[in-house]
Amino acid sequence: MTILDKITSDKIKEVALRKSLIPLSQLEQSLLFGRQTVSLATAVKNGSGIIAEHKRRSPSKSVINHNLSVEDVARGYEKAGVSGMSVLTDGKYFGGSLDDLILARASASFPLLRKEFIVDEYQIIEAKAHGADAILLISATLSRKQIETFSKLAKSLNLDVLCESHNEDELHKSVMPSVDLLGINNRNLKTFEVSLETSKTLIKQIPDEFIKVSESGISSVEAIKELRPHGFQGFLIGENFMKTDDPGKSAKEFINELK
Ligand SMILES: O=C(O)c1ccccc1NCC(=O)[C@H](O)[C@H](O)COP(=O)(O)O
Repeated sequence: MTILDKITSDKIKEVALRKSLIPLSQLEQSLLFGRQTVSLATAVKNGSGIIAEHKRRSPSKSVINHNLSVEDVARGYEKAGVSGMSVLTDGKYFGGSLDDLILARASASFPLLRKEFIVDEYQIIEAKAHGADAILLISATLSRKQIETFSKLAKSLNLDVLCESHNEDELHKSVMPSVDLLGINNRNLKTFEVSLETSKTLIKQIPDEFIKVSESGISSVEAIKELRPHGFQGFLIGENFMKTDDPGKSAKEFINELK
């Protein structure tokens, strides 16, 4: 069993428990559920393109940074001029929570991506009810039918959809009109190996109409300068900012160097 299989099977059990504790009707009555969302796709297209992540730890890195307040990180990222923030909400493997999403929402008005292992429509309603503007779908763990159902539900709630792939089969499964941004994950989620070559190779298969995002293992401005000519407009960056004492300041310096 790969780590991704393990995360997915744990997530299915976790979501069943959450569903039994908080009914959908309660989520749909939350104040944030009625909030007008802002488009991550538009922000990426028109801005710096950087989607900066809040990430305390991960299966490939047991400790990144546990000493920061998510509110400070959100405020810092917004001030730095990033196009949006990715908030990891998985607890068991990443040390995140839905509270992080609410706190980020309360601290900033830029687009927020709920970074989660989505296995059920319930999590999309949760995303909206906790202040997200966009959701992530991981093609490796979903069928084409699930990607279609989940992305159509998200669009009906005015949430943008970023669907990520790591190989050709996953990418072909993700190409559909209800997806806004297509992400190429440079990290193999089975082996944790990282290579920007994955982005450069797979982008050739992405139709023009999609916003293209390169994800993971981006640790320098040079990497962005290398990826942009291939057609990437979005860059999802976690550890490179989060490993510092002040992720907002690091993001600001990074964006200034890009100009
Ligand atoms: O980061 C991991 O180790 C990981 C392991 C298993 C599933 C997902 C994982 N990461 C999620 C992500 O997509 C990254 O956090 C994101 O792309 C940022 O990556 P990085 O800039 O390398 O922190």
